[in-house]
Amino acid sequence: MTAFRTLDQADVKDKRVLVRLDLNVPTENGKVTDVTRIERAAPTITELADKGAKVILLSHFGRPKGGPDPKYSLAPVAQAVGEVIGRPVGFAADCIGAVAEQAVAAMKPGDVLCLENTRFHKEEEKNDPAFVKQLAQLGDVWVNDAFSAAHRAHASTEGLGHVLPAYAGRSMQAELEALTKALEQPKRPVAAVVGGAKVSGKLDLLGNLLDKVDVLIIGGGMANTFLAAQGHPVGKSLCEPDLIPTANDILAKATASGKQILLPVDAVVAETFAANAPSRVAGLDDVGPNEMILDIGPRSVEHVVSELERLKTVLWNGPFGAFELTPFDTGTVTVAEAAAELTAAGKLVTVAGGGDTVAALNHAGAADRFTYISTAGGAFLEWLEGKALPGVDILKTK
Ligand SMILES: Nc1ncnc2c1ncn2[C@@H]1O[C@H](COP(=O)(O)OP(=O)(O)OP(=O)(O)O)[C@@H](O)[C@H]1O
Ligand SMILES: O=C(O)[C@H](O)COP(=O)(O)O
Repeated sequence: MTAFRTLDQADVKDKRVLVRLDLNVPTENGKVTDVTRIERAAPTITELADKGAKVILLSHFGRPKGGPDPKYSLAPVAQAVGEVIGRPVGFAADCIGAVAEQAVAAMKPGDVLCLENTRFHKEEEKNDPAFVKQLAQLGDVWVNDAFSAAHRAHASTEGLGHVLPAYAGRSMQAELEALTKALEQPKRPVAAVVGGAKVSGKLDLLGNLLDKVDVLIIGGGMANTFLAAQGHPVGKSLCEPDLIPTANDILAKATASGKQILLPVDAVVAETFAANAPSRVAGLDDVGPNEMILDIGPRSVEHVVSELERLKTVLWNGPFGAFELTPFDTGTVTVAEAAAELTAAGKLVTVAGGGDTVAALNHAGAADRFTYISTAGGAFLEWLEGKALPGVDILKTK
């Protein structure tokens, strides 16, 4: 494996250390509902603070449209970071400019400060050199501890590595080591389970993923575009009609290469996206124009569970349904429990990743029995696909 500069090589005492975390955590009504990503980041924060660094946290949160939006403020997340690490965490209402500069200038060694959402500036996602320079002015050293955002070549995930001494944080290091170990020579048959809601970002990588696995199990919002491609009505379900040709290509590739794609055979549908909304089990040709598919149905759950019994390795990103809303968590919870039991019995290797996927597996009480839980969703899938991750590549020793 290529070597990375880690915190072991970093001289951080009395230095201003810009630490890129992935604080893109699940929230509900402004409260953090799953702290896994924060817990994984905690060792890096405390190690740096204990070594006398001024620890300046950078992260994106959600997908604001390139300008400030209170809905996507990191302020409540910064508070949750403080609770997890058991130390005060300051907050600055911007990640560049006078507000950030003054907050950083007031720091003492060992202090921790969180800057506002980097995506409140459209230049972040463009990796704009002038914006990189403005961020870089705030620090002497850059630590990237956001493996789950390493598939983005953004200013704070990649650009800073060109202008400041760059190091992998402890979580980045642990993710790379654990994923390499778990998946170097996976036991076959191997399946990728892909669900969730980020259809446009993930559907087009399923073609490459198919080369690496024996079976592709598709659920969640992701499945709806495939169902639409097969001519099934999907009503008001989350679906990307523009990606129907891509879905058809992936289905054709599977047939041509003898790979199996497992799609839902029934669905749980409702007219409103709300907990306890009146719902029913529907056949695939029986989804009404005002209905949404919010979970896989009981026959689909049975299919997936019996498939698990035949498999040796499962790589999972994306829940099977809108698991935050009872009872649309049933598919995810049932499959997660079956996967966890098989793992505990030594029959299956289970590696799962993703902000909401981890929250769903915690909700199911299954995460502890999985072989490895990554914080990364999209980055995990791209890593599995064999793609270079810009936020990782920038850390490699040349
Ligand atoms: N059928 C569905 N309709 C609408 N939303 C769905 C459906 N199935 C799953 N979801 C939603 O998908 C979301 C999770 O998808 P997402 O792709 O963001 O996964 P993730 O694990 O967070 O990965 P990443 O870390 O890449 O974001 C959940 O909030 C869940 O409610
Ligand atoms: O949750 C994730 O997968 C990361 O935080 C990346 O978020 P993004 O897909 O909005 O870039």
